[in-house]
Amino acid sequence: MKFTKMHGCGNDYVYINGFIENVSDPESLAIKMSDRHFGVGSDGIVLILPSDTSDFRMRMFNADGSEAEMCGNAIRCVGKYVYDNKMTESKVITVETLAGMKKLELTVEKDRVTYAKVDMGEPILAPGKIPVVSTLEPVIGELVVVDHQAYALTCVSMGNPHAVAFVDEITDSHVHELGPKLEVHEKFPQKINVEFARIKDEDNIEMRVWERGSGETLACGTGACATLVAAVLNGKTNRKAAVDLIGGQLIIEWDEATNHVFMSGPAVTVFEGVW
Ligand SMILES: N[C@H](CCC[C@H](N)C(=O)O)C(=O)O
Repeated sequence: MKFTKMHGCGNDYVYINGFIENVSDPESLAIKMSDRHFGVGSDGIVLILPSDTSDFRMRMFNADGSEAEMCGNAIRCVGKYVYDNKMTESKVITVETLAGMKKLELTVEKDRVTYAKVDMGEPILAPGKIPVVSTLEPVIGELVVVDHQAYALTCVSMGNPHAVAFVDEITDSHVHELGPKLEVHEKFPQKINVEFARIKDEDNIEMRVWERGSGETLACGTGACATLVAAVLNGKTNRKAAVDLIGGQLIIEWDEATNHVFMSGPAVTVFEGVW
């Protein structure tokens, strides 16, 4: 089976062209291919498929085999994959996801996509739809207790669930110790992605993430969107900000007129292989 290794800000996935390859058990395949010692090594796998409603369809599976509703870094790479492989000639495409149809604007240099702007749709703020066990709406400053200490979290869904903690300094302890405990906390019925964010100024945020189903990744597109929305809800930034991640930078804007969140960032092909 042919595959293409790609990344968005270092959030790397194995991309499989479902127009050509038939994947019968993507959950098991994701676990095997994601292993960084016995497999290809990635944060998960992404299937690119035909769609009845959009130009293409995307299914994304975390390294633990769980399927996620949406993946921001991956959808930019899907745009790059279909354009670079001449599956479309359009620089504006739509992709069907479990979080609905997303529209992409592709930036092309020397006949290759280098960058993409994605309309990520509206943030979901109702606790029952994130989901999080909370009586707040929006869920701002929800206190979640871990190891006898309470943490104030702002929870937002971009189709997939996120909990954002604002800290003065982001530490490995936050990401590697608190992150996994919050991921599976009983307040989150479908588990959760956990972002730790430091506000640099009203236009710039630093963020690290412990992802549901994959652990720490170098970047999280939906997480960057959730973090910007949380920062605006908490009065910490403007509605457009740069989010600096370990693997790179994303520009996120929560448009007031449409209530849609827009994510802009790079997409990179690393290598092609056969499994
Ligand atoms: N781990 C996430 C999916 C990947 C999201 C992230 N890699 C992104 O770029 O949005 C979840 O289970 O919801």
